[in-house]
Order: sequence, then structure tokens, then C-alpha cells
Amino acid sequence: MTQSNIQPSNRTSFPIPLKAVIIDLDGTLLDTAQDLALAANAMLRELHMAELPLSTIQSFIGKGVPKLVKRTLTNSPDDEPDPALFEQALPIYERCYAENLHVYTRPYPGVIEGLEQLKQSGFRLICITNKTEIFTLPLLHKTGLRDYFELVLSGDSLPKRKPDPLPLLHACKHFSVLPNAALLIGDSSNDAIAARAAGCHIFCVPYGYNEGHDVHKLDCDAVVNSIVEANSLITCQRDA
Ligand SMILES: O=C(O)COP(=O)(O)O
Ligand SMILES: [Mg+2]
Repeated sequence: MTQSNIQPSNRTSFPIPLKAVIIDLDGTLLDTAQDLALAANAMLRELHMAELPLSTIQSFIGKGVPKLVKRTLTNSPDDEPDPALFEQALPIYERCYAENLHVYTRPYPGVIEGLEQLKQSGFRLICITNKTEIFTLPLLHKTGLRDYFELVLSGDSLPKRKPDPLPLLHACKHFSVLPNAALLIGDSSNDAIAARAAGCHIFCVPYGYNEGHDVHKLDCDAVVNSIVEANSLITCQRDA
């Protein structure tokens, strides 16, 4: 671990007395982009619309399934599709994704090892994702990650999702952990904004999606190359 990974503008003074580590799913634990794109393009074909490149669909990941469908239909990050078209498209997308949940999706390098180490280090482990619960839980089971987490919160588990701080605050309250004793590891501005708003620490990984933007520009405490690196940073700081 090199000190250069610690952001100069960070608000965290090390060592961090952590009790809980919260980890994002898409783009942090699992590389889901190919299967999300496969389902998005299958939906477009059924609607007799032109398919989109993987890189474009990848930049639409981050704010949950309904937003991914809207972005795919309009080929834009913020435009609203015709409501009738969206109503027709959403169940098609959900069916296509349910059928292709685990074709190419795999944990990123260092994820299993990193989760093992975090567990050994004694942290409470929580997964918080904007993905819809009907997809989150089967995917965590299929990839062998489910049992690492004491709590899993999906995009539709609570009234608000990331970047709102609600899921993080809910998790902290659930385990009676103060927000500043919790670290979120994520890949996007949704994670960084939610963590700051909740008062949690935030590390980002550079290999995820971040809606097509450079993760180094995010307000986070460190950019770590893997979950293993996140564990070494917090445990070596803790043991220092
Ligand atoms: O489903 C999404 O849009 C992103 O999910 P994430 O919060 O796990 O990155
Ligand atoms: Mg993510």
C-alpha cells in the first residue's frame, strides 16, 4: 500500500477506529456490466430499437434498474422516455436480466480474498447496492458472496437509495455502530455522496463504472485497487 493512494483532500485522519465495512455490489464486488448490457440490448431488440455498445450501457449503470432502462431507451443519462414506452420496456428488461443474471458476471480479482480478510479482521460486513432485490440476492448466492454479509440492502429495500444516506444510516443503526466507525467501499459518486452525507468513511475502487467518470475526481478518503488493498490499509493503520 502506497501513501499516494490516500487522497490529499481527505477528511479522514488515520487510524480509523472501524467496526463495520459496507461494500457496494455492481462495479465493486461484481463485474456485472456485460450481463446488464446483454439484457438491455435484448430489451432494445424486442422493442425494435437499435442496440447500444457495451461502453455506453456501462456508463448508464449506477442509479438502479429503472434508471438504467430509462437511460437505455433514450441513449442519454438524464432524458425521460415516453412513459408508455418505459412501462412496456421495464418488465421486458427485468425478464431479460433475470434470464441472464450470471452469464458473464464474476467477482473482481481480490474480492473473495479481501472479504475473507475483512471477516478475519472482525468487521461487520454489509452489502448496500442500488440493484433491485430480486436480482441482488440470487446474484450474491450464485457468486458465493452471500454468506460474507450480515445484512444486504438493495435499491428497493428502503424508501431511498444511494446517493441518499438512508441505507448507510439504516445499516449503522441496525448494528448500533456510529457512522464514523463505518467505511463504505464503492465505485461511484453515488457511494461517495451517500457516505459523506451519512458521515461514513469512503474508499473507492478504480475498476468499476462511476457512470463513465474518473473515480480519482471523487471526494473519497482513498482509492484502493482491490478489497484486499482496502483491508491492508485499514488493518495496517489500525495495527500501527
Ligand atoms: O444497480 C445499479 O445501478 C448499481 O448498483 P450498485 O449500487 O451496486 O453499484
Ligand atoms: Mg457500484
